[in-house]
Amino acid sequence: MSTPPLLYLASGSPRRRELLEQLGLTLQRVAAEIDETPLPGETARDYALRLAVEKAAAGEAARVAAGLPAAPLLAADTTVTQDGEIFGKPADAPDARRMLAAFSGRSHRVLTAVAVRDGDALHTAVSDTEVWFKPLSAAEIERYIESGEPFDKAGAYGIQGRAAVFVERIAGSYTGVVGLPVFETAALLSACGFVFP
Ligand SMILES: Cc1cn([C@H]2C[C@H](O)[C@@H](COP(=O)(O)OP(=O)(O)OP(=O)(O)O)O2)c(=O)[nH]c1=O
Repeated sequence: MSTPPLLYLASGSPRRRELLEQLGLTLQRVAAEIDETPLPGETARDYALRLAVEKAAAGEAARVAAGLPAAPLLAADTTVTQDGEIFGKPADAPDARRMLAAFSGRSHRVLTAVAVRDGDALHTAVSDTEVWFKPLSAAEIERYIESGEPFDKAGAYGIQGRAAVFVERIAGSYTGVVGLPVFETAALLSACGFVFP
């Protein structure tokens, strides 16, 4: 059997790693620390795409600085939006409470932008998923916050965890909500010569 192709992963997200490993890829993590402050007037879509591209550029710089051999590199960003507002990761419990209350009984959108660098080429995609939450009681929100799940996640919840019971339905990409849309990602990587399945 030939060695699986290498992909640099400019991400510290365990969800992204798992979803890529599911595709059979061999991953090597590179650092990608960037400033995640939204620009004035920036839409959620533009914000997510800009951050994915900036993470990919930071990851590429880290690869070069570490003297690692060239290979395709992937970065992503997940952003939640409702009524024009951008919801990132909650700063604290009151922030998580505010986000979950905003989502209660209605829908919001989860945008995940993916950027793949392959030499001088940059390939990008954005998955856009609408998520409908059931009405949440104050007690449900408090119990969920106490679980600790909200704090490393955009929009203060993880659909793949206990917040699954909040979700009536989605329209779009489940893996996009989790943090990496597998269908769109496979298409981007296919353009770099990866073969699936
Ligand atoms: C909405 C939602 C988000 N998330 C997560 C996915 C992302 O990891 C996180 C959004 O933060 P991001 O800034 O997109 O990513 P990250 O900081 O976790 O990782 P990195 O920048 O190093 O790639 O929220 C879930 O796990 N489940 C969900 O249902």
